[in-house]
Amino acid sequence: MLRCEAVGKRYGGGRWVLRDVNMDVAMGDVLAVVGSNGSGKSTLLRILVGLSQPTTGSVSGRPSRIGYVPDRFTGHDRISAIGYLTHMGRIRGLSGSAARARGHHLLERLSLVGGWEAPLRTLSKGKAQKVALAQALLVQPELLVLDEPWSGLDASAHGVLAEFIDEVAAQGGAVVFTDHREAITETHARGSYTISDGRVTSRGGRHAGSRTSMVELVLTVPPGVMPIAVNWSVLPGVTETAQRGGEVVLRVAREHSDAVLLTALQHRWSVASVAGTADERSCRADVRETAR
Ligand SMILES: Nc1ncnc2c1ncn2[C@@H]1O[C@H](COP(=O)(O)OP(=O)(O)OP(=O)(O)O)[C@@H](O)[C@H]1O
Repeated sequence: MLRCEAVGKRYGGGRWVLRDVNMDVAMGDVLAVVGSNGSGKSTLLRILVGLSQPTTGSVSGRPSRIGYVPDRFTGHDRISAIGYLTHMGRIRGLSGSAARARGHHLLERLSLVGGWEAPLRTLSKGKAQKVALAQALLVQPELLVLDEPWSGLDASAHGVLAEFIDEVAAQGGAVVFTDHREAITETHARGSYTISDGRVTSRGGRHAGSRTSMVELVLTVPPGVMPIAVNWSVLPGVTETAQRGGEVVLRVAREHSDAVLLTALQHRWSVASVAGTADERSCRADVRETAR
């Protein structure tokens, strides 16, 4: 786990941009950092990836494979997009042909129309942003850090970016991104932090609207069986418990729902229903998995 402890940052003798930042980024997390212009979002991301040193405090547990998309991507003068990706892939340990193939694949997914062979400096902001994103994904990152990644991307690439984020998290990597729009945060992140006056504050766990947020589990007593009592409220991820007739209704963070279901089945409860806020099909699949 990547951990910032009491991180403070000031440039030269200037004001403190960050103060006493404590932040954990666990594998599989998708976290947003939200703040107004100049609040220190980019500074925090640069510290997370190791490009900038904190003035005070420490960062530990940084993984070795990091993909980083800066807020401004300045391409080298003459090199083409595909040439740049091939070069970057080789630096990251791929063979030339593998790097080129991976670069091709990523640019195709991002629908970079034209410009593959054009000098990077001639690309529009949105096209350059796609190349920046592709370079961050040349090798599957353990930590993907994206500074305002949606800015400049066309609508078709928005969905692809969301897919990339999901893919990194699904493979156990962590994703941290910044944006100043709440809607983006709520759609794409599973947890978020705000920056204001140099302070970074957790806004709690998953958002109600996020694709993988909370799950409602309804447990019943099977006919002819006496279930074993469980103190549901102390189980990890359980945020609400209620009694409804003979049923127990639990609200559980998505990442803990499998464990809670397993506990229920082991204590002879029957699962009446599982409803995810959005990703309902996979929740139902989990019930089948667990019940086997
Ligand atoms: N290399 C630097 N040298 C001096 N000051 C800097 C440097 N980088 C950032 N700053 C200052 O630190 C503060 C925070 O900047 P930062 O870029 O981290 O904010 P931000 O939240 O990402 O802003 P934006 O949303 O506009 O991109 C600003 O006042 C900025 O001027």
